[in-house]
Amino acid sequence: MGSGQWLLEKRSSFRNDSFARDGDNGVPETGCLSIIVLGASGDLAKKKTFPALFNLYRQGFLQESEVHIFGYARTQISDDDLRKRIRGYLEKDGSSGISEDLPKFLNLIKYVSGSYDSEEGFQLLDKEISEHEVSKNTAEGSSRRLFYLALPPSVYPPVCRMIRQCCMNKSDLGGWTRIVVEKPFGKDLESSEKLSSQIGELFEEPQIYRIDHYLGKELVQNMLVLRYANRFFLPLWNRDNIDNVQIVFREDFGTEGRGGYFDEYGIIRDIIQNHLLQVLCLVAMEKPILLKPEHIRDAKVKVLQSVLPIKDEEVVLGQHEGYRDDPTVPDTSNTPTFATIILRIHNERWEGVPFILKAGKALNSRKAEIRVQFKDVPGDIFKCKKHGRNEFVIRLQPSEAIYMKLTVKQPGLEMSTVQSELDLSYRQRYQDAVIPEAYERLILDTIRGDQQHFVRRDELKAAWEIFTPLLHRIDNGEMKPIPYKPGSRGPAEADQLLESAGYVQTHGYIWIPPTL
Ligand SMILES: NC(=O)C1=CN([C@@H]2O[C@H](COP(=O)(O)OP(=O)(O)OC[C@H]3O[C@@H](n4cnc5c(N)ncnc54)[C@H](OP(=O)(O)O)[C@@H]3O)[C@@H](O)[C@H]2O)C=CC1
Ligand SMILES: O=C1O[C@H](COP(=O)(O)O)[C@@H](O)[C@H](O)[C@H]1O
Repeated sequence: MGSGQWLLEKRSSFRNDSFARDGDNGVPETGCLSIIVLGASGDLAKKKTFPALFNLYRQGFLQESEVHIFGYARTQISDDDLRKRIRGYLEKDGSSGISEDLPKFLNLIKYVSGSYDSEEGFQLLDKEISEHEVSKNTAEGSSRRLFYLALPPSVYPPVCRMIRQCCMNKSDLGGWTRIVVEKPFGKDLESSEKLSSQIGELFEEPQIYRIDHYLGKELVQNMLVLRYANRFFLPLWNRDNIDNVQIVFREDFGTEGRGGYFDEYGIIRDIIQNHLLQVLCLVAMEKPILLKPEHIRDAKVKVLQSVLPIKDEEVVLGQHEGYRDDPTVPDTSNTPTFATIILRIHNERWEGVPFILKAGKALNSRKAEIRVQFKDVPGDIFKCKKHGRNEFVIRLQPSEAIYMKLTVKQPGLEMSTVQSELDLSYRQRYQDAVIPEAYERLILDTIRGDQQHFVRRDELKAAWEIFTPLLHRIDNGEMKPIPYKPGSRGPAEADQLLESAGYVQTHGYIWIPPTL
C-alpha cells in the first residue's frame, strides 16, 4: 500500500446534501487546499480546467492564503512555460480586473514533470505538495488534496495507483483526498467495469468524482427545479400528454485536431452515452425522496434500468464527408460522427413515448436542447393542428432559454389562431447574472464534497448496458453510417425516423431569441 495511509472520507450522508455544505458535521473545510491537474500539458487542462480554476479564484472561492495548484505531466517544461501556455486561455473573457488577478493566480501554479507509472515523479509531487502544506502551517492531515485527471482513460489505473501509493493525505485529521476522472470512462460495459474495479480497489466511491460536464450546465441543473417546483408540469409530465421527447446536440464544426481520439470512440461514446443520457435521466426520472445526491442518483439509476434494448431500425448513423481526410483517421473508418437513436422507457410514466437522442458533428448549427412535444388537442375546434403542437423547449446552449410554443388568437378583428411562444430568455430576463461555466461549478462541487452532479458507479454501468450491444454491432461493421454533407442537417433518414416516431415539425414557425 506504500506510504499513503488509507483515508476514508469523513462525510455522512447529511454532509452530502447539496444544501448543507462547508463546515457541516464538524469536518473542517478550510485549511490548505492543493489542486493537482494531471495531464496539465493537454487540451482539456488549458481550455477548461485552468480557466475554471481561474474563475473560481476571481470569485473568491479559491483563497490565495490556502490554495496551491500543481500541474503534472511528462512533458519537460518549467513553471513559467506552463503559465505561458495557459495564459492566453485565461485572458479570453477580457472582463475588467483580469490584468490584476492573472499574475497573482499564475503565481499559485507550480509544475512537476514525471511519468504516470513510476513512483519517482509522484514522490516528487508529494514532496512539493507537502512543502506547500507546511508553508501554510497546516497540521499534517488536515489538508485537502484534489487530483484532477485531465488524461486519457488508459492511464487512469497507473495514475490512481501512484496517487494511492505516494500522494495521499497522510493522516485522518479531517482532511481528504479526492480524484476527478473525465469521460469517456471505458469503451463498453466490460472495459468500463474493469476500469471501475481497478479504481474501486484504490479509492472509495465518495472519493471518486466522475465528471460529465453537461451536468454542470445551468439549464441542466434547472431541470429538477422546473419539474418539481412548478405545479403546471406535475400532471402533464407523462405518456398521457407527451407525445415524444428529443434531446439534441449539434455542432457546426468537425473533430478539430481530435480526430485520432474521436475515431476510437465515435459520437455515441463521445456525446450520447454520457451527456445526452444524463440529460434524459433528469427529464424522465421519478421524483427523488429528498434532494440529496444518493436519492437523486438512485432515481437516475432506476430510469436507466427501465430502458429497453435499442432496436436497429430505431437508429440512424451518419459520417460527414471529409471526415476520413484527417490524417489521424483511417481511410476505412466506420465511426459515426452523427447518430439519432430512439430510447424507450418501460415504465408506467413513459410507456410508448419515444426519447429521441440526436447528436452530430459538422452540422448546420451549434446548439443543444431538450424538446418536449405534447400530443394533439382532443376535439380540436380551432384546427390547431395546422399550426403545430405545443412544445416545451429548454435551450441548453447557446443563448440559454426556456420557451413554450403554444397556439393563441391572432391579434386583430378576425378569430384566427397562430403559433406563438411564452419565452424566458436568460440574457434578457437575468441581465446582470453571470452564468458559470459547467467546469467551474463542478470543480467547486468537488471541493465542497457534493457528488450530486457526478456519475455514480452503478449509473455508469446502467448507461453502458444500454449502448454496448449497439456499439459492438457498429464496431464489428454490422451497421454502417450514411454519408452526409458537412454543414447540413445530417442524413435525411434521421428526419424520416423522427417523423415515424411521431414527431410533428411545426412548419413556418421559428423561435427567434429576443434581443435587448
Ligand atoms: N479536450 C476536450 O475538450 C475534452 C476532453 N475530455 C477528456 O479529458 C481527458 C483529457 O483530454 P485532452 O486534454 O483532450 O487529452 P490530451 O490528448 O491533450 O492528453 C492530455 C495529456 O495527457 C498526456 N497523454 C496524452 N496521451 C497519452 C498517452 N497515450 N499516454 C500517456 N499520457 C498521454 C499528455 O501529456 P504528457 O505527454 O505531457 O504527459 C497530454 O498533454 C480525456 O479523458 C478526454 O476524453 C472530456 C471532455 C472534453
Ligand atoms: O465532451 C465533449 O463535449 C464537447 C462539447 O461540449 P459543449 O459544452 O461545448 O457542448 C464536444 O465538442 C466534445 O467532442 C466532447 O468530447
